[in-house]
Amino acid sequence: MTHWTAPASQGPIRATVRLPGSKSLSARALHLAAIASGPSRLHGVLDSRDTRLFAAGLEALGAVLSPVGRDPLSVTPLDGEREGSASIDCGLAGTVMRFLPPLAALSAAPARFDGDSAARERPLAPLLAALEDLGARISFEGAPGRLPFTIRGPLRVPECGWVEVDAGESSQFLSALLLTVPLLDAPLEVRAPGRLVSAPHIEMTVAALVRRGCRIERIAAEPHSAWRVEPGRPAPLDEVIEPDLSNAGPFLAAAMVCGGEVRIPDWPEATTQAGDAWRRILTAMGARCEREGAGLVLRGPEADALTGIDIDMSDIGELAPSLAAICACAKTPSRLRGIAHLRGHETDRLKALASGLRAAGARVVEHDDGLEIAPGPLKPAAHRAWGDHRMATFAAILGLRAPGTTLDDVAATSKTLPDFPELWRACVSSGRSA
Ligand SMILES: O=C(O)C1=C[C@@H](OP(=O)(O)O)[C@@H](O)[C@H](O)C1
Ligand SMILES: C=C(OP(=O)(O)O)C(=O)O
Repeated sequence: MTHWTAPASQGPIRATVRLPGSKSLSARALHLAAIASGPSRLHGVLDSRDTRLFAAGLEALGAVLSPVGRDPLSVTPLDGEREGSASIDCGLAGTVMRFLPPLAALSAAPARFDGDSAARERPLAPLLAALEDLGARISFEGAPGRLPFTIRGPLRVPECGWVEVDAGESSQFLSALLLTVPLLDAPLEVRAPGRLVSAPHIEMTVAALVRRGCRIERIAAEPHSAWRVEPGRPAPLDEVIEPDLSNAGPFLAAAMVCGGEVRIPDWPEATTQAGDAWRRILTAMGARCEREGAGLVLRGPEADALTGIDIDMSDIGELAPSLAAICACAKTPSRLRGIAHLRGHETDRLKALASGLRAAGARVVEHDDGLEIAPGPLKPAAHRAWGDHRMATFAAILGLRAPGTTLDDVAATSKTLPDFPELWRACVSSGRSA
């Protein structure tokens, strides 16, 4: 635990923040390189706890990778039948605990998955049930459908030619299947009945497969979504990973609540990242967002011109903690909807956000699937990160406007942004030198 006092605003922000690679794009690039038909070189892979655990998991399953942090990172794919048991530490990473079990189950050799104690609370059952339908055998050490468990394959396409997964709690269940089933020896239809969440992340998965020559086609839309996947290894690809636009959130938030402007270099012109939605959301709340060269510049609203928002976030749930902190600083109330699935994130984020916002002076109604936030005069509070990177950055944003705000564990940001404390201090102190 690294106790931290959040730096308070020094005046309008004038910062350029160069962000490391996207967690979600890094995981997909590593995964697909590890099952490709030849070696790949990846540029700009995020170096953080989640991606290190992801890479270590791939190595446990037989791929050979240069250390995360080396640029470019080379990946020699796994080859042939894995022998001997594997042990995979998921930490608190949804990508590791969801994307790697299907890959492990390609082999008859056992693979044991475990993670942080909070990871044992995160939902997995619908994915594991789908893997059992594809022939996996899974033994649970504790509660069924949770970590820790041991999985054995091999997976095979059932006679019916389809498998169903309920992805209403997490898009990662669906992405996990789509990322591995091209390695099965027959076409498979992957069905996901019902409401989907985090649609951009599903599009990101499909786009990553298509870029590597995989044949995948969406054959039905919500509420009976289905994809047909043809067998075939992905082609190797040398790829440059885009900056993490979700992690741009706290820095853009700094200009929203303190005024001034923040520049993010290399903001992609077209992307499947959920974080691209910041431009639309923050413009609706009073900012001006413009492209400038290859980057994005956000000019925060004038004092008193930051308005609240009523928004369905089912597609972009990972932006909710930063947005909730901005809403607490707005002039008018906000409503965040469609995010019941945040209760299965690193912590129950709706509960954690409601309590953090109340401690900071807002009035909050916690609904099953969202939050109503009525801003009040902000006050300093002792916030908890709950091991959650986005709860840590939520506290940092509130601290800008409430001097004396503390956080029990700023090191939680190492999940996706280990340099957060330094980047944040530089961003905030740009106000003083402006
Ligand atoms: O596939 C991915 O890389 C992710 C999918 C989303 O998960 P959920 O659909 O569980 O929200 C997102 O929130 C998470 O941060 C990353
Ligand atoms: C939900 C998140 O992460 P994970 O990949 O662990 O699900 C997140 O980063 O907001």
